[in-house]
Amino acid sequence: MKVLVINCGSSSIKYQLLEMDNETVLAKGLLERIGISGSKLKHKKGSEKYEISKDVANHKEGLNLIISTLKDEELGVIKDTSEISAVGHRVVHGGELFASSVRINERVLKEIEANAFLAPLHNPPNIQGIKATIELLPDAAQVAVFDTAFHQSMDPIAYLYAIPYNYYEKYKVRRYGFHGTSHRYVSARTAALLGKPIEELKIITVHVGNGASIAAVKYGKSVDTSMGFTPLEGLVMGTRSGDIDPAIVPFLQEQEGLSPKEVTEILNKKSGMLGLTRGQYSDMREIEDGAIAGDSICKLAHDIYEYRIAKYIGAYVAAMNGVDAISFTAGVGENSPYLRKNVVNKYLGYLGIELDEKENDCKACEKFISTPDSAVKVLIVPTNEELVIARDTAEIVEKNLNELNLW
Ligand SMILES: Nc1ncnc2c1ncn2[C@@H]1O[C@H](COP(=O)(O)OP(=O)(O)O)[C@@H](O)[C@H]1O
Ligand SMILES: CC(=O)OP(=O)(O)O
Ligand SMILES: [Mg+2]
Repeated sequence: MKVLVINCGSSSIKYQLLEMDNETVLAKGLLERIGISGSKLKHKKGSEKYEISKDVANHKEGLNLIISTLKDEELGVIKDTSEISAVGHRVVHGGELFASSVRINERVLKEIEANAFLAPLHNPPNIQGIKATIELLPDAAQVAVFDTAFHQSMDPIAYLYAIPYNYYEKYKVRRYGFHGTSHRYVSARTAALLGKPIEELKIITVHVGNGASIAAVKYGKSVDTSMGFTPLEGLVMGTRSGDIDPAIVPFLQEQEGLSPKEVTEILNKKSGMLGLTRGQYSDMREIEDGAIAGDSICKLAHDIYEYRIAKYIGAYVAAMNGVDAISFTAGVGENSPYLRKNVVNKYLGYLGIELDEKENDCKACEKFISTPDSAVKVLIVPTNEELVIARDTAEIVEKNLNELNLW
């Protein structure tokens, strides 16, 4: 069975076409810088790599380009779209309704749309992706795999906010957490690399990409995570503020005459690294280059980014009463030796962690970067949300499960 996986991130679409009979990737790629000038499609067919530079304004245009590339005589791997049996979509916000993956029908799509206001950067591109795919591949089964699902195991001590309880009852205002598919995969790989059952391990997974979150995974279950009611809470991100004093919101509304929607937009799209660099950069590569070259604005922004990660690691060591391993993943976590080195060497010595700088000098490798003597193991584990999505999708199609079996 061939499964196409679509992962519409806030600024990118990752895709993979997999043959699930042997879990091989037939083709995969990454369309980057959507809505920013200089969009580029990096497409891989087997070991052959291609690059297509073409400005892509939105996710729907991007998907069109990806599907035509998959069918292309030279770059493609299928003759006809009918070869694709199912499409697995990454969907960011599933609320409390979706604790596992589901087959998409009109009702499911409506529920996902109803959650869109909770994840304004994510559910809208996810929905665009689903709708465009249904149009382009009308005969394929469509499955949604939610970022929130893995974190449904959290206890109320981690997911309730200390605000009047009736807001939880009335509106389901609580911590949901995101990047769950990634935290689930990375924690499982970490246990496999340690050669121990996940049920015996305390693992902190540091997913730092354009969006960023940390999870405390105790004995295989997410017990806490830094993103909250929406993907805005927690770490400093590319354009998102992460944690701030909630009193700043009404203060800015009053001082600047802004509406709630405008403040939300500022916190989601104009803050984070972009805000700290005075609107110059949200891409970590540019900030890192600046910091290394001695640009004081980039250096301070990077220092703040590292510091917030370190504070959360400390919090989750406390939450789990210990930690066995810390794994870095996603765009920045996998590719930036500089980030990993600064977080570990500046802040984590007290845990008895020793970084092996030679091992750390590596991009997109799956490996240990702590020394053999390090009391807590530190790893790079490239995430594979696509494989998890493809497995869930194939399982739902093979077992002919529909949404009613699952929620
Ligand atoms: N070599 C690198 N060094 C530092 N950061 C990198 C590197 N390669 C990619 N990144 C960063 O990774 C981020 C994108 O991560 P990714 O996980 O793909 O994001 P998302 O899924 O949220 O769109 C960008 O900020 C980019 O700058
Ligand atoms: C939930 C989230 O932040 O996703 P992304 O990393 O794709 O922005
Ligand atoms: Mg991502």
